[in-house]
Amino acid sequence: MVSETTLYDKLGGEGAITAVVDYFYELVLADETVKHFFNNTDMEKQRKHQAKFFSFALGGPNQYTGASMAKAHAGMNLQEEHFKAIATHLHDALAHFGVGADEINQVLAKVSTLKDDILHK
Ligand code: HEM
Repeated sequence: MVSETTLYDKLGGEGAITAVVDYFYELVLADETVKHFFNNTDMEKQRKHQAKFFSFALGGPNQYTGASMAKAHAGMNLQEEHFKAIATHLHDALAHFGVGADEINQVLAKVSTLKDDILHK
């Protein structure tokens, strides 16, 4: 049997994902261009959602039971620049934990496939 090492495994599994997500939100909430979107968000809940979501997006176990991406971002009218800002913070958070450029690019490519579902909703 051929077993494939997922990005999720390479990054170090669930513990590592949680650490990346926590650091990612520190960057997001320090960014004047996007932090206002999270004014009324329960960040504790949001961190848990995101950690599960990223586990799924990176090929780990799928424990994500949240809303669809279009539904989760409905009414925000998010633009390209917001997506770019979030993607940059994700890049920086992964780099902070020593993830290599190739892996980071794979993660960002995967996240980019969600762009149409997230923007202009
Ligand atoms: C880059 C890709 C993105 C992914 C993978 C993503 C993922 C998610 C997930 C999983 C949730 C939780 C859904 C739920 O509660 O069921 C969520 C909610 C949210 N996202 Fe995103 N998101 C992305 C981009 C963005 C961008 C660009 C913004 C704004 C700058 C944003 C702002 C928010 C906010 C404010 C909420 C919480 C809404 C609430 O308070 O209920 N997201 N997102």
